Amino acid sequence: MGCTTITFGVALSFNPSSLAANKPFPKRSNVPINPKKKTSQNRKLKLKKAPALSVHEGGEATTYTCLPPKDDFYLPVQKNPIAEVKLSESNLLEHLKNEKGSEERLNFEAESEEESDGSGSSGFDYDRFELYEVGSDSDEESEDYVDEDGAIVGFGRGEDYLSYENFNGDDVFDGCEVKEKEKGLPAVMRCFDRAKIFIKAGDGGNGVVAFRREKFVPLGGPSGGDGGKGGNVYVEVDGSMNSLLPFRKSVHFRAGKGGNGHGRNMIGPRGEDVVVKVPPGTVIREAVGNGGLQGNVLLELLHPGQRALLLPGGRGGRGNASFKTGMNKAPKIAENGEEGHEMWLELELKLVADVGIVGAPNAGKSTYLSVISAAKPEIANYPFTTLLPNLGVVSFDYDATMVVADLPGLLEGAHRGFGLGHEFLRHTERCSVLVHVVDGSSPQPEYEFDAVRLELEMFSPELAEKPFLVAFNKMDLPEAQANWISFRDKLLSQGIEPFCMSAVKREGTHEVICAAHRLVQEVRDARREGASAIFPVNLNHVADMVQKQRTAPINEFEISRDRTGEAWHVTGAGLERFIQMTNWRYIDSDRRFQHVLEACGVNKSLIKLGVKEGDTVIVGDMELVWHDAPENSGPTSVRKWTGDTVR
Ligand SMILES: Nc1nc2c(ncn2[C@@H]2O[C@H](COP(=O)(O)OP(=O)(O)OP(=O)(O)O)[C@@H](O)[C@H]2O)c(=O)[nH]1
Ligand SMILES: [Mg+2]
Repeated sequence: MGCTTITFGVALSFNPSSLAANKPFPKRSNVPINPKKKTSQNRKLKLKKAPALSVHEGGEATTYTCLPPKDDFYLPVQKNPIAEVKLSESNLLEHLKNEKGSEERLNFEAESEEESDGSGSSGFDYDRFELYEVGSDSDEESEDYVDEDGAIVGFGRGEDYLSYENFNGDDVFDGCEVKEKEKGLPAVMRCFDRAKIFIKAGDGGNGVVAFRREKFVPLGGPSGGDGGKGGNVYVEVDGSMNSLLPFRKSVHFRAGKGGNGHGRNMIGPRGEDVVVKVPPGTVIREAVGNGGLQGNVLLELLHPGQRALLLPGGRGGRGNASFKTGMNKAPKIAENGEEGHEMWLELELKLVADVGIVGAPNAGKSTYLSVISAAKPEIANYPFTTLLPNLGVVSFDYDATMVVADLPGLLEGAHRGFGLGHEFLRHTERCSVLVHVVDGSSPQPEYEFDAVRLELEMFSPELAEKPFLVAFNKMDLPEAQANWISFRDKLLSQGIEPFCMSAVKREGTHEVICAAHRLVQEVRDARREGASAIFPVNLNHVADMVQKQRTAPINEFEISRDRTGEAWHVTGAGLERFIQMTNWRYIDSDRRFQHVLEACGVNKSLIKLGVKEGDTVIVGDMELVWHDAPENSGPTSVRKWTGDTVR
């Protein structure tokens, strides 16, 4: 096979060989960067001497999760390519030949081996990026290859057929599209900081009808006890948790049902509470379907030990002892327990760290974290070694600690989904200070720095406004030494004083972390000053809201008529709750219901609106038939429901 070009399109023109730290960095895209732009933080950072602090290297460390296996990745494929990347120009295959174990990360060298022009290594890991097919350097259209059953098994032209199976064995392709649910990150990465859970408060137990029967006590009276209260759903911050991965396996959290009441006025046992444990930094939202919309933020839990009542358990139904009155001394009526409220929640984790280390892939961010703390992140000479954030705790002299987060590398175009995109940038939102680690040995470190700054701005302007430091890394290499002067001058002209260091040799790292610590202190002091203005947050406000809904008055209802004009709908939270708690097994329940409809004005309103004999009236789950009473009023107006409750 001749040297053939297999062309993939990506969302932006991009040369993958530039990704390797030891290879030329890509020329800047046409996206304009305004290097002269100065933020207040830039000006603030006219640094500075390193503060006289000594760092205890090797404090605590948190390694968030096991990294997903490399072959857990697949290639989400996009339609309508905007631009292209030519594999034949990428030198990828040569690199693959050189790099041990690279087959795991890319499975299609078998087909493409002869297509490489063999000009060096790229260090680029394709299967971490979005690739898709376009017909680019030829007018010839690429074809899908279809097997006997009509399923698409590959694509390409003539002999350049590339099997999807080899391309990525696990993916299910629909033409050039991966199914929606398979797009994006591997499950372990998706679930690291996002989860969707279902919570349900416990139903209340049912009340019972019972009468005291004792020797020599002929009319003992009603003695049916109330049902027990349903269990509550709490959410609690567990300091030992560091990701939302446990929610991958357990999604449903249901509190226990209250026990039914017993004779002798015995109240049923309380339902068991359920506590949903979440890591510090969890944001809880109401789930709003799959439309990509985000629901209202219900809670933001930052500190270990914080506990919020989310859903209170349902009230226990009353037993007949509770219905005893002067008029009715032997009531044969008891209530059902109140149903516990249920809802779906979206959890999102934003790490709580003081310092976030950001930078291009392979810049040495993880190496730096491993030097300043006891964290043991994976370090390797290829981009995107770090796939999930790592945390390390840096200890200083006087009982001061600082949590530092090492984030996956950022690429130019991350906002368009390149690399890991902005997936993990939200974790820097809670950082007080950012440390930019720049690979000094790359040909144009200042471009690398500008590109990362731009990506931060694209993600969130507030993030770009955070105080930051710049650490020019790999100063032990001659290339970095050659680049340092021009890099420093350029940044100085922007009002930023960069630091230089060699993370591997542990030179200059101390100064950087001490400067970061000083900035963190400044931010903490500023926050403390403003703290008095912050009102304490009511963590139980969701439960309060639910409780308020439950106690809605029974006489607040609305009546509407459906399109056919035959059925009347009576809606109202109080009324619906009343119906749900009515136990229709007892004959007195019917009478009580009729009485309530009359007393709360439903009958009157229906008559006013022109209800006719035989019309259907729907109240909550009940479907009833309206019959005019002889005098056209009174509790017997609605006197029959058709069959059982309609659910
Ligand atoms: N010579 C030299 N090499 C370094 C230095 N710091 C890091 N490296 C090397 O650079 C490579 C990448 O280091 P990492 O710490 O994994 O880089 P990273 O920024 O975390 O990379 P990603 O996680 O892929 O974004 C490794 O081979 C390191 O040994 C340094 O100061 N000098
Ligand atoms: Mg890393």
